[in-house]
Amino acid sequence: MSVSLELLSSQRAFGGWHKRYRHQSASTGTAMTFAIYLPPQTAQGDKVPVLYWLSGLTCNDENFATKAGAQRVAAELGLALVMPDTSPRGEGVADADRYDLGQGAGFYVNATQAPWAAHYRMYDYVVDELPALVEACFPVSGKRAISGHSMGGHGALMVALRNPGRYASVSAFAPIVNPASVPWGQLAFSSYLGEDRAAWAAYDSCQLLAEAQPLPTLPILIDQGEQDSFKPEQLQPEALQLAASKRDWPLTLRLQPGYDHSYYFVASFIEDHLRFHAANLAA
Ligand SMILES: N[C@@H](CCC(=O)N[C@@H](CSC=O)C(=O)NCC(=O)O)C(=O)O
Repeated sequence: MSVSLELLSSQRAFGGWHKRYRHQSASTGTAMTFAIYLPPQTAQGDKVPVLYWLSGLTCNDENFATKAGAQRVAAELGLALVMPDTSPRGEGVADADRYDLGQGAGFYVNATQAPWAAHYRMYDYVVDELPALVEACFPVSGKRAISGHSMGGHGALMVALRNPGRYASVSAFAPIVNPASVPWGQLAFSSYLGEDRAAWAAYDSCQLLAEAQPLPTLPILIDQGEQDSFKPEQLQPEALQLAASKRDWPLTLRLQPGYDHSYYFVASFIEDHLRFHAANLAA
Protein backbone atom coordinates (compact mmCIF):
# COMPACT_ATOMS: atom_id res chain seq x y z
CA MET A 1 0.00 0.00 0.00
CA SER A 2 1.49 3.32 -1.06
CA VAL A 3 0.46 6.20 1.18
CA SER A 4 2.02 9.54 1.94
CA LEU A 5 1.84 10.43 5.63
CA GLU A 6 2.78 13.91 6.83
CA LEU A 7 3.99 13.85 10.45
CA LEU A 8 2.48 16.87 12.26
CA SER A 9 3.81 16.25 15.77
CA SER A 10 5.44 13.58 17.89
CA GLN A 11 5.57 13.37 21.69
CA ARG A 12 7.03 10.80 24.06
CA ALA A 13 4.36 9.49 26.48
CA PHE A 14 4.64 6.71 29.06
CA GLY A 15 7.61 5.16 27.26
CA GLY A 16 5.81 5.18 23.90
CA TRP A 17 4.99 7.85 21.33
CA HIS A 18 1.93 9.97 20.56
CA LYS A 19 2.03 11.06 16.92
CA ARG A 20 -0.31 13.09 14.69
CA TYR A 21 -0.43 12.65 10.93
CA ARG A 22 -2.18 14.18 7.92
CA HIS A 23 -2.83 12.25 4.72
CA GLN A 24 -4.94 12.49 1.59
CA SER A 25 -8.03 10.29 2.02
CA ALA A 26 -9.50 8.43 -0.94
CA SER A 27 -12.75 7.98 1.03
CA THR A 28 -13.44 11.63 1.80
CA GLY A 29 -11.45 13.23 -1.03
CA THR A 30 -9.91 15.58 1.55
CA ALA A 31 -6.88 15.72 3.76
CA MET A 32 -7.60 13.86 7.01
CA THR A 33 -5.78 14.11 10.33
CA PHE A 34 -5.46 11.27 12.81
CA ALA A 35 -3.41 10.49 15.89
CA ILE A 36 -1.80 7.24 16.97
CA TYR A 37 -0.36 6.25 20.32
CA LEU A 38 2.32 3.59 19.95
CA PRO A 39 3.07 1.85 23.27
CA PRO A 40 6.65 1.04 24.33
CA GLN A 41 6.36 -2.59 23.19
CA THR A 42 6.45 -1.41 19.56
CA ALA A 43 9.98 -0.06 20.08
CA GLN A 44 11.05 -3.60 20.96
CA GLY A 45 9.71 -4.84 17.62
CA ASP A 46 6.39 -6.22 18.86
CA LYS A 47 3.28 -5.87 16.72
CA VAL A 48 0.49 -4.75 19.02
CA PRO A 49 -3.33 -4.80 18.74
CA VAL A 50 -5.18 -1.55 18.06
CA LEU A 51 -8.05 0.17 19.84
CA TYR A 52 -9.82 2.60 17.50
CA TRP A 53 -11.40 5.54 19.32
CA LEU A 54 -14.26 7.50 17.74
CA SER A 55 -14.95 10.92 19.26
CA GLY A 56 -18.15 12.88 19.59
CA LEU A 57 -19.73 16.06 18.30
CA THR A 58 -17.38 19.07 18.00
CA CYS A 59 -14.27 16.88 18.51
CA ASN A 60 -11.19 16.25 16.44
CA ASP A 61 -8.36 13.79 17.10
CA GLU A 62 -7.09 15.82 20.07
CA ASN A 63 -9.98 15.71 22.59
CA PHE A 64 -9.50 12.08 23.59
CA ALA A 65 -5.72 12.29 23.37
CA THR A 66 -5.48 15.23 25.75
CA LYS A 67 -8.42 14.65 28.12
CA ALA A 68 -9.06 10.92 28.59
CA GLY A 69 -5.71 9.93 30.09
CA ALA A 70 -5.65 6.63 28.20
CA GLN A 71 -1.95 6.46 27.33
CA ARG A 72 -0.62 5.20 30.70
CA VAL A 73 -2.75 2.05 30.71
CA ALA A 74 -2.39 1.56 26.94
CA ALA A 75 1.38 1.54 27.52
CA GLU A 76 1.03 -1.04 30.30
CA LEU A 77 -1.24 -3.26 28.19
CA GLY A 78 0.69 -2.92 24.93
CA LEU A 79 -2.27 -1.45 23.09
CA ALA A 80 -2.00 1.07 20.25
CA LEU A 81 -4.66 3.80 20.17
CA VAL A 82 -5.86 5.27 16.87
CA MET A 83 -7.88 8.50 17.00
CA PRO A 84 -9.39 9.79 13.75
CA ASP A 85 -11.08 13.15 13.22
CA THR A 86 -14.89 13.19 13.31
CA SER A 87 -15.52 14.50 9.78
CA PRO A 88 -13.86 15.80 6.67
CA ARG A 89 -12.88 19.46 7.00
CA GLY A 90 -11.79 22.39 4.89
CA GLU A 91 -13.05 25.32 2.88
CA GLY A 92 -14.45 23.16 0.09
CA VAL A 93 -16.31 20.85 2.49
CA ALA A 94 -20.01 21.43 3.21
CA ASP A 95 -20.79 22.71 6.69
CA ALA A 96 -23.73 23.90 8.79
CA ASP A 97 -23.97 26.79 11.20
CA ARG A 98 -24.54 24.49 14.19
CA TYR A 99 -22.48 22.09 16.29
CA ASP A 100 -24.41 18.88 15.53
CA LEU A 101 -24.24 18.83 11.72
CA GLY A 102 -21.43 19.22 9.22
CA GLN A 103 -17.77 19.60 10.10
CA GLY A 104 -17.08 17.92 13.45
CA ALA A 105 -20.31 15.93 13.17
CA GLY A 106 -19.85 13.29 10.46
CA PHE A 107 -21.80 10.60 12.36
CA TYR A 108 -19.59 7.89 10.79
CA VAL A 109 -21.94 7.40 7.81
CA ASN A 110 -21.48 7.53 4.04
CA ALA A 111 -23.67 10.46 3.02
CA THR A 112 -25.84 10.04 -0.06
CA GLN A 113 -27.45 13.50 -0.17
CA ALA A 114 -26.19 16.81 -1.57
CA PRO A 115 -24.20 18.72 -0.51
CA TRP A 116 -22.80 16.18 1.97
CA ALA A 117 -22.25 13.21 -0.35
CA ALA A 118 -19.18 14.78 -1.96
CA HIS A 119 -16.95 14.31 1.11
CA TYR A 120 -18.84 12.88 4.09
CA ARG A 121 -17.80 9.22 3.81
CA MET A 122 -16.66 8.59 7.35
CA TYR A 123 -17.97 5.00 7.42
CA ASP A 124 -15.62 3.94 4.64
CA TYR A 125 -12.83 5.96 6.22
CA VAL A 126 -12.97 4.39 9.69
CA VAL A 127 -13.92 0.85 8.62
CA ASP A 128 -11.64 0.34 5.61
CA GLU A 129 -9.21 3.10 4.71
CA LEU A 130 -7.78 4.03 8.09
CA PRO A 131 -7.22 0.45 9.38
CA ALA A 132 -5.56 -0.52 6.07
CA LEU A 133 -3.29 2.50 6.34
CA VAL A 134 -2.48 1.89 10.02
CA GLU A 135 -1.75 -1.79 9.43
CA ALA A 136 0.51 -0.98 6.46
CA CYS A 137 2.49 1.84 8.08
CA PHE A 138 2.82 1.02 11.80
CA PRO A 139 3.95 -1.95 13.93
CA VAL A 140 0.47 -3.25 14.67
CA SER A 141 -1.18 -6.63 14.30
CA GLY A 142 -4.51 -7.21 12.57
CA LYS A 143 -6.28 -7.46 15.94
CA ARG A 144 -8.74 -4.61 16.49
CA ALA A 145 -11.19 -3.32 19.05
CA ILE A 146 -13.26 -0.15 18.92
CA SER A 147 -14.67 2.39 21.36
CA GLY A 148 -16.09 5.88 21.37
CA HIS A 149 -18.02 8.63 23.12
CA SER A 150 -21.53 9.92 22.36
CA MET A 151 -21.67 10.33 18.54
CA GLY A 152 -18.47 8.26 18.57
CA GLY A 153 -20.12 5.66 20.80
CA HIS A 154 -22.82 5.36 18.13
CA GLY A 155 -20.05 5.03 15.55
CA ALA A 156 -18.18 2.33 17.48
CA LEU A 157 -21.27 0.21 18.17
CA MET A 158 -22.67 0.59 14.66
CA VAL A 159 -19.37 -0.19 12.93
CA ALA A 160 -18.71 -3.25 15.12
CA LEU A 161 -22.26 -4.60 14.68
CA ARG A 162 -22.06 -4.17 10.91
CA ASN A 163 -18.72 -5.94 10.63
CA PRO A 164 -18.84 -9.24 12.54
CA GLY A 165 -15.42 -10.70 13.21
CA ARG A 166 -13.58 -7.45 12.50
CA TYR A 167 -13.37 -6.29 16.13
CA ALA A 168 -12.71 -8.44 19.20
CA SER A 169 -14.90 -6.17 21.33
CA VAL A 170 -16.70 -2.83 21.38
CA SER A 171 -17.28 -0.34 24.16
CA ALA A 172 -18.88 3.07 24.44
CA PHE A 173 -19.31 6.01 26.78
CA ALA A 174 -22.75 7.62 26.70
CA PRO A 175 -23.46 6.41 23.14
CA ILE A 176 -26.31 7.45 20.88
CA VAL A 177 -27.67 3.90 20.56
CA ASN A 178 -30.77 4.59 18.48
CA PRO A 179 -29.95 7.57 16.25
CA ALA A 180 -32.97 6.94 14.03
CA SER A 181 -35.21 7.74 17.02
CA VAL A 182 -33.54 10.75 18.69
CA PRO A 183 -33.08 14.40 17.61
CA TRP A 184 -29.29 14.39 17.05
CA GLY A 185 -29.50 11.29 14.86
CA GLN A 186 -32.67 12.33 13.04
CA LEU A 187 -31.13 15.64 12.00
CA ALA A 188 -27.92 13.96 10.85
CA PHE A 189 -29.57 11.03 9.07
CA SER A 190 -32.20 13.12 7.28
CA SER A 191 -29.44 15.49 6.11
CA TYR A 192 -26.82 12.91 5.16
CA LEU A 193 -29.03 9.97 4.09
CA GLY A 194 -32.33 11.59 3.08
CA GLU A 195 -35.85 11.03 4.30
CA ASP A 196 -36.10 7.32 3.43
CA ARG A 197 -35.85 5.71 6.86
CA ALA A 198 -34.94 2.35 5.34
CA ALA A 199 -31.48 3.85 4.68
CA TRP A 200 -31.17 4.86 8.34
CA ALA A 201 -31.56 1.33 9.69
CA ALA A 202 -28.10 0.31 8.49
CA TYR A 203 -26.60 2.91 10.86
CA ASP A 204 -28.82 2.38 13.93
CA SER A 205 -27.28 0.13 16.60
CA CYS A 206 -30.59 -0.89 18.16
CA GLN A 207 -31.92 -2.05 14.80
CA LEU A 208 -28.62 -3.69 13.84
CA LEU A 209 -28.44 -5.63 17.10
CA ALA A 210 -32.07 -6.71 16.89
CA GLU A 211 -31.59 -8.04 13.38
CA ALA A 212 -27.99 -9.37 13.38
CA GLN A 213 -27.70 -12.74 11.59
CA PRO A 214 -25.89 -14.87 12.46
CA LEU A 215 -25.25 -13.86 16.07
CA PRO A 216 -21.56 -12.89 16.29
CA THR A 217 -19.43 -13.11 19.41
CA LEU A 218 -19.13 -9.40 20.15
CA PRO A 219 -18.79 -8.41 23.81
CA ILE A 220 -20.18 -4.92 24.48
CA LEU A 221 -19.39 -2.65 27.45
CA ILE A 222 -21.25 0.65 27.93
CA ASP A 223 -20.78 3.26 30.64
CA GLN A 224 -23.43 5.96 31.07
CA GLY A 225 -23.40 8.85 33.54
CA GLU A 226 -26.69 9.15 35.42
CA GLN A 227 -26.41 12.97 35.56
CA ASP A 228 -25.74 13.24 31.81
CA SER A 229 -28.19 15.90 30.62
CA PHE A 230 -28.29 14.31 27.15
CA LYS A 231 -29.32 10.87 28.45
CA PRO A 232 -33.13 11.11 28.37
CA GLU A 233 -33.55 12.75 24.98
CA GLN A 234 -30.50 11.74 22.92
CA LEU A 235 -28.84 8.63 24.39
CA GLN A 236 -31.30 6.13 25.93
CA PRO A 237 -28.80 3.28 26.52
CA GLU A 238 -31.52 1.09 28.04
CA ALA A 239 -32.96 0.69 24.52
CA LEU A 240 -29.83 -1.20 23.43
CA GLN A 241 -29.76 -3.16 26.68
CA LEU A 242 -33.35 -4.28 26.03
CA ALA A 243 -32.52 -5.33 22.45
CA ALA A 244 -29.49 -7.27 23.74
CA SER A 245 -31.45 -9.01 26.49
CA LYS A 246 -33.95 -10.33 23.93
CA ARG A 247 -31.09 -12.08 22.12
CA ASP A 248 -28.86 -13.10 25.05
CA TRP A 249 -26.20 -10.76 23.70
CA PRO A 250 -23.17 -10.16 26.01
CA LEU A 251 -23.81 -6.51 26.82
CA THR A 252 -22.90 -4.84 30.11
CA LEU A 253 -24.46 -1.43 30.78
CA ARG A 254 -23.10 0.39 33.83
CA LEU A 255 -24.99 3.44 35.07
CA GLN A 256 -22.53 5.67 36.92
CA PRO A 257 -24.14 7.84 39.64
CA GLY A 258 -23.26 11.54 39.54
CA TYR A 259 -21.32 11.52 36.26
CA ASP A 260 -22.18 13.84 33.37
CA HIS A 261 -21.39 13.72 29.63
CA SER A 262 -17.92 15.23 29.78
CA TYR A 263 -14.42 13.88 29.34
CA TYR A 264 -14.13 13.89 33.17
CA PHE A 265 -16.56 10.96 32.95
CA VAL A 266 -14.61 9.30 30.13
CA ALA A 267 -11.34 9.71 32.03
CA SER A 268 -12.88 8.15 35.13
CA PHE A 269 -13.65 4.82 33.42
CA ILE A 270 -11.29 4.59 30.44
CA GLU A 271 -8.99 2.20 32.32
CA ASP A 272 -11.84 -0.32 32.68
CA HIS A 273 -12.53 -0.09 28.95
CA LEU A 274 -8.88 -0.58 27.99
CA ARG A 275 -8.62 -3.64 30.24
CA PHE A 276 -11.91 -5.01 28.83
CA HIS A 277 -10.57 -4.70 25.28
CA ALA A 278 -7.13 -6.08 26.14
CA ALA A 279 -8.74 -9.18 27.66
CA ASN A 280 -10.93 -9.74 24.60
CA LEU A 281 -8.08 -9.08 22.18
CA ALA A 282 -6.00 -11.71 24.00
CA ALA A 283 -8.78 -14.32 24.07
N1 LIG B 1 -23.64 21.96 22.93
C1 LIG B 1 -22.38 21.42 23.22
C2 LIG B 1 -22.27 20.04 22.65
C3 LIG B 1 -20.91 19.55 22.38
C4 LIG B 1 -20.51 18.35 23.22
O1 LIG B 1 -20.94 18.17 24.33
N2 LIG B 1 -19.64 17.53 22.64
C5 LIG B 1 -19.19 16.37 23.32
C6 LIG B 1 -19.68 15.16 22.59
S1 LIG B 1 -21.45 15.22 22.49
C7 LIG B 1 -21.89 13.91 21.46
O2 LIG B 1 -21.32 13.52 20.52
C8 LIG B 1 -17.67 16.39 23.40
O3 LIG B 1 -17.02 15.37 23.46
N3 LIG B 1 -17.11 17.61 23.42
C9 LIG B 1 -15.67 17.81 23.39
C10 LIG B 1 -15.00 17.90 24.71
O4 LIG B 1 -13.75 17.95 24.70
O5 LIG B 1 -15.64 17.88 25.77
C11 LIG B 1 -21.32 22.38 22.79
O6 LIG B 1 -21.21 22.71 21.59
O7 LIG B 1 -20.58 22.83 23.64
